[in-house]
Amino acid sequence: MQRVLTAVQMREAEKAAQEQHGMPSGLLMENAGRALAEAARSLAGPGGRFTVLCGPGNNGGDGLVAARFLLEGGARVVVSLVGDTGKLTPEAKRNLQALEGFGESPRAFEVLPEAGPGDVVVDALFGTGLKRAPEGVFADAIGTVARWRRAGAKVVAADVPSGLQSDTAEPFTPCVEADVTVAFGFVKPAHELEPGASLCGDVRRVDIGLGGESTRAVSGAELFRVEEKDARDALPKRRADSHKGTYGHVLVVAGSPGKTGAAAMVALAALRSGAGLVTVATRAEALPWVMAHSPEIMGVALPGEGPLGKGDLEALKAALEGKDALVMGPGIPRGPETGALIGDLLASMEVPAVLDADALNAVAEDLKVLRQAKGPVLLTPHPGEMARLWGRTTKDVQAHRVGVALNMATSLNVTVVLKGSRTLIAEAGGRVYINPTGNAGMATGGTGDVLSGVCGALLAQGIPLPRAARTAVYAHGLAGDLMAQQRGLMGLIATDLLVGLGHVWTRWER
Ligand SMILES: NC(=O)C1=CN([C@@H]2O[C@H](COP(=O)(O)OP(=O)(O)OC[C@H]3O[C@@H](n4cnc5c(N)ncnc54)[C@H](O)[C@@H]3O)[C@@H](O)[C@H]2O)[C@H](O)CC1
Ligand SMILES: [K+]
Repeated sequence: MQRVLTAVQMREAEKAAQEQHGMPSGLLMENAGRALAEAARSLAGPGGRFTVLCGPGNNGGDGLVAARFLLEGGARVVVSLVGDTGKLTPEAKRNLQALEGFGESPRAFEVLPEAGPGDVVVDALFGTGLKRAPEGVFADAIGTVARWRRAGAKVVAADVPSGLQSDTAEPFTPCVEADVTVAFGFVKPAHELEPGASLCGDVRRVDIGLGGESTRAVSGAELFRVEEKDARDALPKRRADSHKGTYGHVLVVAGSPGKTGAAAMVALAALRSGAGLVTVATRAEALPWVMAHSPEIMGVALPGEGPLGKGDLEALKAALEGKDALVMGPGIPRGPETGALIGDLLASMEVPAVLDADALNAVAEDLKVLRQAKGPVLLTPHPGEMARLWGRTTKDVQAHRVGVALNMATSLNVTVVLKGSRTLIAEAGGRVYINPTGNAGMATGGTGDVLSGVCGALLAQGIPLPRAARTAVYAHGLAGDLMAQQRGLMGLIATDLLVGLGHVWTRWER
């Protein structure tokens, strides 16, 4: 599992590497600079010139080391120290002297030659130590980097594009936009969360000697990136002597007149994700429309009519008999009692429950009902639904995605999937996973219904909740990525994901 570290955690890891493993501090910078030089070299055209812009801290030091390696390799290199060179850190100062030993003295930023096609600009102004918006000569330098990039030069960022806040993935203005970002030791939130991730370009994580050992020393929230191998390895092997009962029975409580498609998409996604059996429970008038979508879908009519309320509890408990997972919410007829009904239902069941869409809006009125749950609970809000659960605006949610998801998960002892670009999976135990798959083509009605069906199917097959959520989110996004190649971002629709999921499972079953 790929860890994602904050700036403080990076410094703790660096300290641990030096104190516990005798890693000389200069060696970390040496390794970082060498990797930076290699990345820069990979982007240069024949005879291209390297312009290395160094800031006053260790990020600048990385740049000075990279410049030396590039010079050693016979490249044309110009270096500029931007800002108050008196403030150079000891490491950076040492590398400045080493560079001058190579006969290359840094030039004033203002007299640097223009960069263009075939050239490479190395952005080593700021890394994880950026504290405020770049101003003055730093802002000018960032503006010049943007101009050179528009003129055709490639930009390689050391550790983090300068101007981008490493921990929050929020850019100041101005901020470098890079073609490649070399992440030293560990990826940071800026590499994995939007809008930072898009400003980084291709993120290349490199080891610089901080080894896994030293991360034991780091404290704070545990942030990780979901890797394909981890997602895939959670899937149960299909034994020859298995039968449909082996793979669980999902109960889908979804749909209402005019929203029967939502229930069908949940059910079909569950079937397409390996569930042995799927039953949809919905009002009698909606049921035939749901079942008509596919002969594999079984149905139970919920007596009565109108919004789901306490009067539906007994029928739902009966429908839950013999089931291995519940998915509730997409398209349900919601009313004032629906939240309380969900609480009572959760209190009466042990199997895992996925709450999505209008089930989330129902419990948003009184989150305490979730505390009655006896079994594991997974919430799958999009930012708007999270805003209602949290009682703040969607903008607030998007500005604090990791914190909001983590707080909701730990305070309610549930797993939270906060959808959106780079969906987050937050666990009650304090770990947050960032999902790298998925694309803007999935911003279309029903994709959330499909995700909740995939979650329900994996849970019904006995995969423990946090892992099932990570695998479902990763597979759902990968299905979208594979299908966007055929349908286009514009043309992709939710039911395409049902086809895409087949491509994912065949890829993972190999
Ligand atoms: N931690 C590690 O394992 C390694 C880190 N390396 C590199 O070091 C940087 C972090 O270096 P640091 O000295 O902490 O800060 P920066 O170089 O990122 O920032 C420069 C310096 O500038 C000051 N500053 C911050 N904001 C502004 C601003 N807006 N205007 C002017 N000055 C500002 C502040 O004082 C900073 O200290 C990390 O990213 C890696 O690239 C090692 O080289 C490898 C191991
Ligand atoms: K940088």
